[in-house]
Amino acid sequence: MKPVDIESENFLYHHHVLRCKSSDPDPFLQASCRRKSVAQLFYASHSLCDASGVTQILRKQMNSYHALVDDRAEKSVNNYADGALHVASIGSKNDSTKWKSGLRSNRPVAAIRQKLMECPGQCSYFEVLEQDLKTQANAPTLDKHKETNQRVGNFVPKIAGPSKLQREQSQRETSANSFQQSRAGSAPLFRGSSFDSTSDVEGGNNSTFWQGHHTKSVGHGNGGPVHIGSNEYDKDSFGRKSSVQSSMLNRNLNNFGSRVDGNHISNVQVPGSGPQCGGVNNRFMVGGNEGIPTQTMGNSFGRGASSNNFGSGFNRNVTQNGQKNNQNTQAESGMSSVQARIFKTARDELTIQNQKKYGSRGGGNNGYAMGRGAVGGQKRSLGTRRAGVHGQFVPPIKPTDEDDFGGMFGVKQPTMEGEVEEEIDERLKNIDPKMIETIRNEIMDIGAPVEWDDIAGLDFAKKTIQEIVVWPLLRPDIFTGLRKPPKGLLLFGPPGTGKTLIGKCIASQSQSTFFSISASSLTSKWIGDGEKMVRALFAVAKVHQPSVVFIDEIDSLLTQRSDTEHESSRRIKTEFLVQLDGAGTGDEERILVVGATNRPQELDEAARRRLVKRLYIPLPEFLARKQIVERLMSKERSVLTAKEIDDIASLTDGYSGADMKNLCQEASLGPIRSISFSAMHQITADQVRPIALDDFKAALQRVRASVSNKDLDAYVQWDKTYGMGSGM
Ligand SMILES: Nc1ncnc2c1ncn2[C@@H]1O[C@H](COP(=O)(O)OP(=O)(O)OP(=O)(O)O)[C@@H](O)[C@H]1O
Repeated sequence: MKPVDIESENFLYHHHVLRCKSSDPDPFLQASCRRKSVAQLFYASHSLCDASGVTQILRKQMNSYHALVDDRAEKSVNNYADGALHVASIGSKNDSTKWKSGLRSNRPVAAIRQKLMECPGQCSYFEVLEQDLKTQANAPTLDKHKETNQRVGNFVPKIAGPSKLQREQSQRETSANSFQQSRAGSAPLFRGSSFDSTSDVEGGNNSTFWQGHHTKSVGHGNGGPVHIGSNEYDKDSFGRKSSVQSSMLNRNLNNFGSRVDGNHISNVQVPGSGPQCGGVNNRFMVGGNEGIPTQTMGNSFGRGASSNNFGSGFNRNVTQNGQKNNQNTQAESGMSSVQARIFKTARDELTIQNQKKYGSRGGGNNGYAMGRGAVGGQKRSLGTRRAGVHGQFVPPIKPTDEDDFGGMFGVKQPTMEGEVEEEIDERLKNIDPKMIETIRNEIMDIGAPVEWDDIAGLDFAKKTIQEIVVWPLLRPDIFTGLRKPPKGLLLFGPPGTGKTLIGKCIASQSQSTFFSISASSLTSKWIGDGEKMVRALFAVAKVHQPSVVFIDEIDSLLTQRSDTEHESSRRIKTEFLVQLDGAGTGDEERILVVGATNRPQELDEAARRRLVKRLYIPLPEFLARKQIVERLMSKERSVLTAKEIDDIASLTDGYSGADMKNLCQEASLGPIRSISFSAMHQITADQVRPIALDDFKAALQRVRASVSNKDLDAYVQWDKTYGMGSGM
């Protein structure tokens, strides 16, 4: 079967031929129609004849199609500037549409191709291109340079090597080196004139160079690359009327922006290396606008036909690299101040401000790398440099040699800037400052020192405590190894027998810091704060060692654990045991935990084990009671004789130390009570009679012993079981 028969008999063929002939004379529509016709004809003929027949049919149609597509006359398909500008001017009212194409038919793009063909060896396109552009750059044609400068400002681009690897790398890198090289006046490979629209690097002849590429690019020397992401030569693919193409244009422009490395044009495309072959001059502009958002790029393109806008684009780039260059470039490009006012992103502004503020510190390229798309240069950061918590703070109080916390946070040290900054102890860095403050205010006891003689009786307890606690705290160098002091001491006994007094005395006599806590000071409404408080307590105690941590009513804090207790109290207990066991108090730490309880039998077993020394603090004996009365009466006016004091001591069997104190206070009110109400206003202090035995006898009627014999038996029993005994 003859192909001509197929052609004449094929319905689709006739339909499209007719359609193409009778349709809009618009060359773009014609091209689109013919392309579709060729495609459909191909499918139709392929099913009806052999390959040679198909070729014969298609050749004619393809020649017709190519002739149309390659036509470079004004308004024709191959003059892409019209289409590109139409796309760019969509929605923008400027003069770009009046711009005339710079493409000239008298200088065909095929010149380089011709040179390539003439090249004897394996010349690459890029080598030929480089030679050609160098030749043009060195040409002493003033007018040409003038024209070029007018178009691209004074921008001196450098084209990177042609290898794919290098191009990809240059797309990723910040191009700081290239930029600096360029600024330093290193010899560029190509001058701006190389990218004149009349050069061979025109992007117009895509159909010639890039046949077979999936994506065609449409561009123009002055107009800029209009990268159309389609290989269809239909109306839309030429980007003339579709709003979608407008966005595509912007996208492609942005793509150019991301591909251009600052001043360093590394993405000049060569055939076979990529789909883009646009107007190179506009790439300059895009390069100059590196870091400009997409919409800005689009605007730049809209005005890109004018030479001023080239200057604007480049000038923007220079702005990022220094105000001086910026001014120079503006002056050279003849820009007006209004034109120079270009959009700056917040990031650009920040970069400029940082450059002004900090100079080139922290980046070899003065923040140029901080521009959008920069990679690998100066580290990106948001916000401004922070000088630290104490950066600009000047304390309103004149600093002293030691801080107000008695050295709790260490010594305040002057900084380089002359300010005084607290040197917080390493052990307190993870502790909540508020808790440290609470411990300082409420738990640290800085009361009057207590002497051993202030404690009446309790000789065995005092002797034991001195041996096992005080001396080791005073002389840790002697009490090592087996003589090492215990970390925990339990004082148990009836209330008011002087346990707290003993704790204070230990602290005073061992020259230690005294911390007095109770269960109430450790509990908090916030879950988790209790154990944090325990941790804070031991941390502060470490800082102030030797320390005595006195826990009054330790039974309420370390009661036996049960399934019914609250989670928070269990956690406090656990934390306390951990601290007691040595996690918080290491071997080298001189921290003694002294617990006091009236109910030792309720103490948790683990706590009991950790409080190694358990001392029974019994009720004061006769001598102790006598000492208490003597000591207290020695500060008052009394007429008590030794015999009478013995009598009082005899009469107060079973009284605790606190009871004895209450008795003496009550007896001291006897002389006051003897004063009549009317005489109270006139009487002087000296006229108040001294305390006598009768006052004590009267007080004994009001003040009773607070401890029952039954309770005493329980203490004695517990002491026999767990305690150290009374030494008898
Ligand atoms: N042995 C003592 N020598 C001198 N004074 C004592 C003695 N025992 C108790 N006192 C007096 O009783 C007061 C209360 O004593 P302290 O608070 O030490 O008793 P306590 O055993 O801690 O009581 P509690 O178990 O109820 O806490 C002391 O301020 C002190 O004046």
